[in-house]
Amino acid sequence: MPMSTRDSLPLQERVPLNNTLQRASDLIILFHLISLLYYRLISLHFHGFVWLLSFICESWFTFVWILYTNAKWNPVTYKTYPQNLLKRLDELPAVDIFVTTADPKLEPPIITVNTVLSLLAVEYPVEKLACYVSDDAASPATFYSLVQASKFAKLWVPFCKKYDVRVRAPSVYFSTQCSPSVSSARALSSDFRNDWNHVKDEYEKLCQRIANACKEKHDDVPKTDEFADFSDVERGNHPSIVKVIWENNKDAMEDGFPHLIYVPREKRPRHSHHFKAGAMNVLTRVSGVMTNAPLMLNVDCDMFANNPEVFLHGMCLLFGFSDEVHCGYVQTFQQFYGGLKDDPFGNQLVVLQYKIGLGIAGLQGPFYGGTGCFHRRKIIYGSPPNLPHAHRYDVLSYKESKQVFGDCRELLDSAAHIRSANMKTSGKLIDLSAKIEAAKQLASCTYEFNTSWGKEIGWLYGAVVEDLITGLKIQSMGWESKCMTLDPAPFLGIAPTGGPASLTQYKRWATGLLEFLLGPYNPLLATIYKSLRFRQCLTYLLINAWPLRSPFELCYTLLPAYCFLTNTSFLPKASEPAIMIPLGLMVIYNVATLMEYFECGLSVRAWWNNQRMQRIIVLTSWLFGFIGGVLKTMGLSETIFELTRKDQNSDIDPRRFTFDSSPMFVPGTAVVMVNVVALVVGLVRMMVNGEDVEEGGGDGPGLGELVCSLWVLLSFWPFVKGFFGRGCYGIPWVIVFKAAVLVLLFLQIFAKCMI
Ligand SMILES: O=c1ccn([C@@H]2O[C@H](COP(=O)(O)OP(=O)(O)O[C@H]3O[C@H](CO)[C@@H](O)[C@H](O)[C@H]3O)[C@@H](O)[C@H]2O)c(=O)[nH]1
Ligand SMILES: [Mn+2]
Repeated sequence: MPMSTRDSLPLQERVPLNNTLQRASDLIILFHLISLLYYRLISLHFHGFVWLLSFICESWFTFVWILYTNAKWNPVTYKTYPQNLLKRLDELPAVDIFVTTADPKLEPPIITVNTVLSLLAVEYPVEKLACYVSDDAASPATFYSLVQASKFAKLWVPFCKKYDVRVRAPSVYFSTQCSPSVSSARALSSDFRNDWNHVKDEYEKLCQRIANACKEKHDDVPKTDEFADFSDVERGNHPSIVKVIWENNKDAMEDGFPHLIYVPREKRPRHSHHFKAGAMNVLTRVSGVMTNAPLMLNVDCDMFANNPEVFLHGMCLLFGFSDEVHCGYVQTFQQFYGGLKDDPFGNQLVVLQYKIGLGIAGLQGPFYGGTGCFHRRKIIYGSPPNLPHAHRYDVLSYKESKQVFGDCRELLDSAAHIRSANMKTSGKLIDLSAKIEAAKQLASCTYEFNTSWGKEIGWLYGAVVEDLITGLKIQSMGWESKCMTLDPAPFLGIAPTGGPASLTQYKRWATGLLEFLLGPYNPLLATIYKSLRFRQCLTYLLINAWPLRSPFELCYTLLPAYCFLTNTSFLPKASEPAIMIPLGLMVIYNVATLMEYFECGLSVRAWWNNQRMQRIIVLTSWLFGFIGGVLKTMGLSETIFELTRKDQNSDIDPRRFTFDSSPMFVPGTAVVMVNVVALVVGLVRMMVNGEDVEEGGGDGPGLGELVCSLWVLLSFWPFVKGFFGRGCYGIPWVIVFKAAVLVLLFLQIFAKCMI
């Protein structure tokens, strides 16, 4: 890329973050963990099985802590200087934008429409952008909404650019911006006021039309030609449809905005469609024959562009380094719009991304997170960086490349162009409509047969975390990646609320992570046989370890209760000096994590919510993800991609934890019941024997066990409340029943030792 060499103005600057305190506290915690293990080892023969069990669990926690410490050790951020890029606007490469949506019920079209509008209005030469929307539901309502949105874009895009609107998703803009007649200096201009009112009116009409279309049933699709393609669409069984909703031709350039293309791929009941990864591969191919931009940006349907300069910042990172190997892709954090205060469901990931995300950014670079990421098309086509031992796809013969990319002449030509490392798209005006037939063929479900799509090239299949394995594959080739953090945030999405939706999302991730670990994309193998760096490998293992944590944590959560039931202990007595180890660990760990929340400007409440949700998630989502992943690996079940709900049911208080009859809630319910029973047994024993808790009859439970048991109950407080809640706020009786059976079983097994 000539940009970085011709002009010496820097595009980016690396800023290492000072984290001496963080390192110190991480090491102190590690020291305590190791002391605890040592203490267990030397006193193992005085105690029995319980200590061995504790030792095993604590060894796992220590291992995970080492992985965390590694990940947090070298945090960096990058400053970007888009103003230095503006002088070279004509040299900027083209970018194809991909938006995926899959279900008009769970992902209401108005959300997708806002995302698309925000992207059409970004600050970037319009003739260099094209926006492709994949619709896995092939929903006429979504199509209709996009057509209407493209009409509205003719007003919206010029409006944003004329008045330098900062948030270009209209729903957010109009809901946060007061009417100009009462605020802002610009309000003085009557032009602005008139335009504002007009655009707002039109936006409201657009919302109304979309809301009406979503209410109608499938067979009420307008009978115009535009919708003829939808006449024989059955959910999950239909041919591919490719529609150019808006073609940006040069004449209309003044008020122009990027091409908009709608792509529901072919679906047949008996063909595996590989969920989002499959959709991304179709978009890659379809855009390959239509606009073939050397760069691609992909976002989920709810992730609107919140910073109009986001593309320019992205380019600064992609082209700001001496060698492109340093920036294979640019990933942004997943940040959320209108997130609930204090993160009651522990899914806003603020501290996780700030601490772990920036830490990983200081190693080989951030994981690919599935949304808000700029990719180089040639890497998606399998090109390695210019490293000596790399396998080269750009020297493939025609026959070979047909085996890799499939049998479509247009695609092969376009891929050859990309792999020749050419950043320039041919200046010719493209006639998109002429490519529709080829595009439909590329979106058919048989196209990938006997090709390398999903295996060697494109988004990879085989785990419901297609993003992570695709990123791992890229980094295994030796590419680095860069993390883009901006203020205001580059993209904002919707975090799920309520118990079931939040836990389902974590369950899918956990299943995917286990499939990932046990599948061919194991990070250890990638380090041994490929170019994934060792410390980067440890960071992948860190998240791979999420689902594996659940059996250990389940066991550890039951230990205090077990001790009360069987009159034993798993911690040193309060009178022994060794109590300082677990006590110190607990205090320092909690203070240190609390400090991390303060550092990110969050409250004590947010900290506690995340602590408690972590405990809940491990014993619900991760446990089921773990089981699902194991079954899938043994070939006993198929995993599916359960979509995250993006609209909110307005009848429900979004802050309160809700339940449904999913078996995921059983273990949490059982844990609460066991702990309550255990505490009662402990209390009764104390009263009968007239003992002090501490003396507890020799080896009996003491203060440590009591604190742990109460801590578990506090962590599972939403479940405790769920016993008394009504409707969706209460635990359904089937769940209580199943949990009770488990508790009885647990008691039965240990009944012998109880008295
Ligand atoms: O068959 C499918 C399933 C999903 N999607 C799209 O995939 C995106 C992500 O789905 P969502 O339900 O929002 O999942 P999240 O848990 O929020 O997604 C995170 O985790 C996923 C991997 O589990 C990544 O793919 C996502 O990019 C990342 O945001 C959405 O745009 C969907 O429309 C499809 O296009 N086809
Ligand atoms: Mn999402």
